[in-house]
Amino acid sequence: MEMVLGAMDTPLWYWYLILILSPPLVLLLLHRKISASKRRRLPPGPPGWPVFGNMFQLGQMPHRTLTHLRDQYGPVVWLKLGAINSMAILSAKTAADFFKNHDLAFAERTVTDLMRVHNYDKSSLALAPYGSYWRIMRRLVTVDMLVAKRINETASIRRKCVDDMVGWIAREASKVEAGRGLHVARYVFLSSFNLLGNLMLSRDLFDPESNEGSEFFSAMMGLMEWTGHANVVDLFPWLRWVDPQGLRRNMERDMGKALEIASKFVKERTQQRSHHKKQRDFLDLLLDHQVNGTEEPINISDKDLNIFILEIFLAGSETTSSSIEWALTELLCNPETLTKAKAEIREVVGCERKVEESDIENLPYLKAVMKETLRLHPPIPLLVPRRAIEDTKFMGYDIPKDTQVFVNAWAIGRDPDVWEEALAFKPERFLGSNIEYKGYHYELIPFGAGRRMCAGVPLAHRVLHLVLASLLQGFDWSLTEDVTPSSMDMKERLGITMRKLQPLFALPKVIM
Ligand code: HEM
Repeated sequence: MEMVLGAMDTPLWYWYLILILSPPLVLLLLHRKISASKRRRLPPGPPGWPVFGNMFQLGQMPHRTLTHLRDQYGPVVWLKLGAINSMAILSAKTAADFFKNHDLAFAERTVTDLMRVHNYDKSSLALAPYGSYWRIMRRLVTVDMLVAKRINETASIRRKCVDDMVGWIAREASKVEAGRGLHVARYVFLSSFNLLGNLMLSRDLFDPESNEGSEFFSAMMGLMEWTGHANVVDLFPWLRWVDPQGLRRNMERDMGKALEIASKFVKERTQQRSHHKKQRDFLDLLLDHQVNGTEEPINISDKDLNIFILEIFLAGSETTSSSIEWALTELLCNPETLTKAKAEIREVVGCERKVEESDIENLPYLKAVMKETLRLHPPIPLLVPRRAIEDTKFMGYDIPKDTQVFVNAWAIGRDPDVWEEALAFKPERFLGSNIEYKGYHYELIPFGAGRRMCAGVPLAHRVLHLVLASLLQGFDWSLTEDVTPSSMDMKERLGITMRKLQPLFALPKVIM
């Protein structure tokens, strides 16, 4: 209202002056912007379309497309995705420079539209700006929840969940037909889901032998489904209100449901805390921090707590099951490696007892199999995109603030400059080598590196090895009649993780 009155008071000559001056002013500003961007030295990259930039060139498998671009443009490639400046890092050498020398400058995340639903991004650890909230939440995970002593205390929980999985598979084994096989990843996923449910909330959240899927499980499956879709709104934010793919609507519904259930779990716990006699779980640690965490000026709200619960499921369940699916696929396609891995378990552990987490360090071949799997099939091939906090000089290029960065762990794992026979599955390459996936060896970064590296590595490390070793110790696996190692379809499908496009169906024969 005030604006309208103000406009009526303004003399007419003023508006003439604005009308005459504005086109040259706009041109001048445009010219300055163009010459500034000309002065800026950007990395090379494929030419793009007006408005759309390179978005149509990336295709369904952006990690593969970007790897091909390396041949033409080198290891750092510049792209425009709609309005978003983007940079891709495609070799181990450039990744080393990025993480060693520029980690802080790129320590923020890009937040996608779906991650803003129910203000998820405001409470998320994985998307938090690099600041005190992130520091506190990260410390809670890496120190309070996953420090070696704490992890050791929860070994029995993982044991139980893996035993459950082996039991489910054993019961199915006799029923599985030679032509169909068993959908391995489904069982691993359910067991990982329950494992996280037990570590966090001391409860199983799914029973695969009951037809009633839990509501929480279904809502979380929805969340994972929608997050895995490429969303056109991220490239053209003005389409947000149209929501052309309906993703936001679906996400609102499923995330709303999951948050509602998570908040019920939390409420139940706060009411029964004095009677809660079991081992203290992640939720107890968070609630303790809510009351006692005074060292920095940040409190964890109930909403933060609920979102934290969702985030741990999102981060830890599909990543684990797709890694195991790829590992078993590679072993079945390379039978000599399967024989070696089984022989090692038989020698070190024997048949009288079950393989334990404490055996992992004595199973070098099994560890090599897991590294080789994660080298060729990193579950999050482009990591979680970083974002430049400020204008930054990187490898002689001028990278503008807010540029999003894809570090292509998939391309790096296949970088022919660092890996001999890069495309072959050869666990032996890791025997006698000191290469680990802990963020110091930039040629193997399935968990990322630097400040924003995966916070769950110590847990993932144990779970991956325990699950794979238990599957190998408990069963003789073979391919279904219609598949041979050479005909196995190794194509990928990119969703929230990079899964096998055709799920692995294999035949288990119980051995103990
Ligand atoms: C095979 C299993 C897993 C893989 C391959 C994996 C991979 C990753 C990757 C690539 C990132 C981004 C790293 C970066 O930006 O440099 C990440 C971040 C993260 N992961 Fe994992 N992850 C796994 C399991 C887990 C588990 C079990 C948990 C939780 C207990 C977890 C919690 C997180 C969190 C909280 C972040 C965000 C860290 C931050 O932004 O500071 N992850 N993960």
